Amino acid sequence: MSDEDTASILIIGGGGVGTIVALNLECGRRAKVTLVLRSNFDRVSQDGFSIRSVDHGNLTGWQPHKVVKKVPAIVNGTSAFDFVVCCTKNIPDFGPSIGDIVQPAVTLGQTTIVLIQNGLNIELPLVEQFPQNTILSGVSFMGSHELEAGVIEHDFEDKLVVGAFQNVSVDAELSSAQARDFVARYSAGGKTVCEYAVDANRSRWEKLVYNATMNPICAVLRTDTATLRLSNSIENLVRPAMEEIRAAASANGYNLDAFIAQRMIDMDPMEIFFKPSMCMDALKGNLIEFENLVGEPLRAGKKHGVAMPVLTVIYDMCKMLQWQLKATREGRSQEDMLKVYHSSKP
Ligand SMILES: NC(=O)C1=CN([C@@H]2O[C@H](COP(=O)(O)OP(=O)(O)OC[C@H]3O[C@@H](n4cnc5c(N)ncnc54)[C@H](OP(=O)(O)O)[C@@H]3O)[C@@H](O)[C@H]2O)C=CC1
Ligand SMILES: CC(C)(CO)C(=O)C(=O)O
Repeated sequence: MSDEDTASILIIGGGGVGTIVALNLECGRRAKVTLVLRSNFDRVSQDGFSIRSVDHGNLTGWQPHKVVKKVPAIVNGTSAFDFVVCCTKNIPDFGPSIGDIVQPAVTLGQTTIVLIQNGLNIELPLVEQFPQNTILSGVSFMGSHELEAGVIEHDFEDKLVVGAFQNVSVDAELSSAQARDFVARYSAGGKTVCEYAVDANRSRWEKLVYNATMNPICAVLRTDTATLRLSNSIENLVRPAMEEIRAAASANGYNLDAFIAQRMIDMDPMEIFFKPSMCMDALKGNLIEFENLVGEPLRAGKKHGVAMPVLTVIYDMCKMLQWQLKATREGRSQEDMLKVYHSSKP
């Protein structure tokens, strides 16, 4: 643990987002960051990160306070960290769960867990596993990708919205104070915008207008948001899907303004032919976060009787894409797949 002014922070996942989160926290000098790396550990521990950042400039050989290969376990019942921040992709249809990833470093009832990840309902499994810990939501609006191991391209300015998720056994005032404390530490460097939100889920629903539509459509087509606009695919596909998310948000108590779809359509400068993170995953052969970005808002809307025909099709296309990505990763042949298919039939 740390003195009051410098928190000890563990960040799990040093890809596009985790690396910039680490850099930003360290540059404010109110956090000492330990970063857990996986595939890029060897490269980064030897040469550091190469970063081109719209907020922080060009850096070579950059490392946080410490990089480690696995999540450090608690010693004598106490975590060495005030905050454990998870910046991995969140893929509940493929293990391990986020709860199991963070668990070794979490002291029950003490460590604050921060989820800087896209999607809806991502806190629910953690609330069940850690009913006495504060769990914070971080909705990030940065655009940042790892081009190759240790090479980060950060091209949209970092903006982070932080709020406390509801956790039945945690005092709401305490968790909101912890959210504000994280905001202060994240803002300390003065290079980014970090805001506190009273309701953690409002910003999640707002962001889903983009993430539930642009992300999967670009991933399925392996294309960018400028191409969707240039090919006139907005009116019949993107906008109706965005309006379905707006209707689902409203049915769940979040009224989003009437212009939000247009703002999200116009958000990416055309010139950069921007590929959302889910598209980057499909291109890299990584699994996609479709359950939290598409499945959860779809189920939340349908539960309230909202008609969501476009999102239903997008969801099914994602399911097929995920199946293909899994089959390729596992090296399954067409023959093997047919065998499994026939053997599973009654
Ligand atoms: N990229 C963006 O611009 C934005 C992304 N987001 C959200 O932020 C989250 C992170 O996305 P992003 O940074 O793009 O993802 P990346 O795929 O770039 O990075 C994720 C990192 O987590 C690592 N990782 C995964 N599992 C573990 C584990 N068990 N232990 C240690 N490391 C692990 C991965 O390692 P490995 O390489 O070995 O797989 C990878 O380095 C997602 O929820 C995304 O939707 C939100 C806003 C913008
Ligand atoms: C909207 C965007 C591009 C970043 O803010 C994103 O969330 C993503 O690529 O998944």
